Amino acid sequence: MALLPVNEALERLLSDVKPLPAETSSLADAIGRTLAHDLYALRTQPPFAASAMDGYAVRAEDIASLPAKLQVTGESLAGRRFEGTLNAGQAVRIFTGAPVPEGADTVLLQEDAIVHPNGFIEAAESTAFGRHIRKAGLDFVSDEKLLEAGRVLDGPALALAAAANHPTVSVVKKPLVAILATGSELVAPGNEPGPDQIVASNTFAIMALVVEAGGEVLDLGIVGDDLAALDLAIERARNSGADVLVTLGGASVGDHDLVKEALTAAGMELNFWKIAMRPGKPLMYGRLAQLRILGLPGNPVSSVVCGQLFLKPLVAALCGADHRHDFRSAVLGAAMEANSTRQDYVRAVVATAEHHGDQLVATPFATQDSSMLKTLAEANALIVREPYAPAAAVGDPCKVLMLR
Ligand SMILES: Nc1nc2c(c(=O)[nH]1)N[C@H]1C(S)=C(S)[C@@H](COP(=O)(O)OP(=O)(O)OC[C@H]3O[C@@H](n4cnc5c(N)ncnc54)[C@H](O)[C@@H]3O)O[C@H]1N2
Ligand code: MOO
Repeated sequence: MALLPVNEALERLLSDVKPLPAETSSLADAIGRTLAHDLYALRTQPPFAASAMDGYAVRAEDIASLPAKLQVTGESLAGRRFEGTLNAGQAVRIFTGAPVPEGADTVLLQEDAIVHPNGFIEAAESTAFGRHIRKAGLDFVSDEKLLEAGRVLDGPALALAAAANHPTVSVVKKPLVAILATGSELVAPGNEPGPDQIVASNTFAIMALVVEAGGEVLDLGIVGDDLAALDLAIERARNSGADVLVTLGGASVGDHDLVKEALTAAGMELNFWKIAMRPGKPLMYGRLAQLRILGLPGNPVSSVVCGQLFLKPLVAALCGADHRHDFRSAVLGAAMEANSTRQDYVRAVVATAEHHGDQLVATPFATQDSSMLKTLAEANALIVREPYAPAAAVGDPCKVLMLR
């Protein structure tokens, strides 16, 4: 059976994904989440003409010719305005953020005022009409659209929502991703593995990818290579309210690779299985009613690379966001052999070349076995090699996918 090209697999995976429904969230809990509806201002900001400096509210014409002496008739503070009106020849002491009194049109900087006894100041500088005053509505006005649906709520967006007097925002529900590790050889970290066992690691890398993409994790633990146990775990995933089930391992063709069989028996509609990618060939995607199922290969690096390429965009799309892989151009720091039929993702360290400006140099690790987590943790990028790419020499251009 011909293997599905990576881009086609990604297209199929994302073709029918719509953002999950909206829910209300406090601002504090909305960090990093996606805005579900356009957000409009509930007020005007600033709501009054406000001083941008500490100084004196004046009439520009009163200090147009120097010397100019003005009588200080009161004070306007941020939070407590001067209630009166400023008349010709008068000044009001004013502080940053305070409302500008009626009758004043300019703020004279404190540094440009000489304080005399008996409540007078003298302007040491003339000041242009309107200087150091923020007009009402300078930032935004009531009912103005401030943020578009789909915006990922970062700090500035949340501060803007707060300034517009929204205590809560309407955000896309966080996708819940259930993660099920499979394999009788696996024990959870901290346990004593039997002589033929290893410690399960993939779950944690996949959890991180889910969280980075805006999802929530439900850890379904580890089940052995046993159909009855798998059936039970799949049932738990279905009843959990998860939007996505990620299975780890058991995706290949061995006698004990039972994940596809168990999912098929449960009614999964298979979309694709096996793609032209290294590592990650046995990737599987299907649906069990509303539950999307991504079957990741067991080899740790295959799991993570598939998670990076497929799970992150899926979770982001369910959040209503667009995950953009960080592809960059680089040159090779070591020669590479010709590639075979599968698109290759090669662990590498990408660094800026000394003496070559911003040029990135990507140096692949010599050994690329898909079980090797240490090189994955050391890598900051994957060199992407097209199927049948010819051998390449040091300095040849290459494409890299940045991981961090
Ligand atoms: N005859 C063939 N054999 C294999 C093929 C093939 O096409 N024909 N494909 C190979 C490729 S490529 C991959 S990738 C692996 C994937 O196999 P599975 O998804 O079935 O993975 P497992 O057999 O369950 O495990 C593979 C390997 O990874 C370890 N593992 C599994 N889960 C975890 C975990 N949660 N944490 C850490 N390590 C895990 C497991 O112990 C195995 O060592 O199949 C090839 N075989
Ligand atoms: O594709 Mo497997 O993921 O080569 O190790």
